[in-house]
Amino acid sequence: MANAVRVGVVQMTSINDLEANFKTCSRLVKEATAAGVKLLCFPESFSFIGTKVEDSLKIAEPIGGPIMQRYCSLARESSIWLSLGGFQEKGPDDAHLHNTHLLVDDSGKIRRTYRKIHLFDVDVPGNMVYKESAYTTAGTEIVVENSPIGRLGLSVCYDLRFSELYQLLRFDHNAQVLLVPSAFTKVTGESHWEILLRGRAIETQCYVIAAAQAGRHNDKRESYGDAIIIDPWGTIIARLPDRLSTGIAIADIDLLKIESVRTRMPIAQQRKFNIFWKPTSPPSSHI
Ligand SMILES: O=C(O)CNC(=O)[C@H](CS)NC(=O)CCC(=O)C(=O)O
Repeated sequence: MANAVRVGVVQMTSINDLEANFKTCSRLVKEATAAGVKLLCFPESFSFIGTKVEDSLKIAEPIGGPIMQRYCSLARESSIWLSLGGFQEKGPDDAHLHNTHLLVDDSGKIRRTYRKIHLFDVDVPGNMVYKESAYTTAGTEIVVENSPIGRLGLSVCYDLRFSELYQLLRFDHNAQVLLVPSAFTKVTGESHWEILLRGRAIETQCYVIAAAQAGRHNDKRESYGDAIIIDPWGTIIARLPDRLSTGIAIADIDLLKIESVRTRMPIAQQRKFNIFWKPTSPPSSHI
């Protein structure tokens, strides 16, 4: 495929040890570059998953701090683009961080940062009550960036459930590849993960790259590991062999395939925004 660019998606089990997680990430970057990968996508909380909220607040740092500098060096040394989803960025005060997705280019430069817009305040059936907003300040901006892999649309984890974000990424901002780094819970992931991701790919006619945390991080927390790459037709083109292993899955992004799907089924031109609500002016909310 002349127009294809190779990408990789990571599945890993981050813990409350910055050094150990960095070692895992470095190993996976080496594996990816050896396979010719140009962009490697890491999951939410790749660098750290604490056992309690205070741990995450403690290690949070401004963009460009020492933790991120190491990841930028890794990108530069290996000449690879990195999608670093769900980084603990220091927030507006000591009690809050931003859950930030950084895009680092192959010279180690931070190209863009996206702060998670939708926070996970959910009572997960049979599991636990999450209240991400208690320690996280939500972002408000939609972020896209051009890259050798195409025009990338950034998001994080729980954002996946809010299709209007992806509608805007595709139809207002011309995204071609959607990045969804995640740490889905085991319970919600088993029921919803694959179908949500394939839905987003099909309705936006974009590639979707969804990195995942997997398995047990500590005695309270377990993630649904299914790192996956989906093409603009909704076909799964790469995934890890099982729900627990650490590793990468690889696929080729072919921008011509996007064009072909979009030309044959021209939903961008067939939308009836004059009849339905425009995503930029939402309907009044209902419970
Ligand atoms: O707090 C951290 O360490 C990092 N953040 C997360 O893991 C976040 C908030 S707790 N998790 C999700 O968004 C899961 C979404 C999900 O599972 C679903 O939509 O079903």
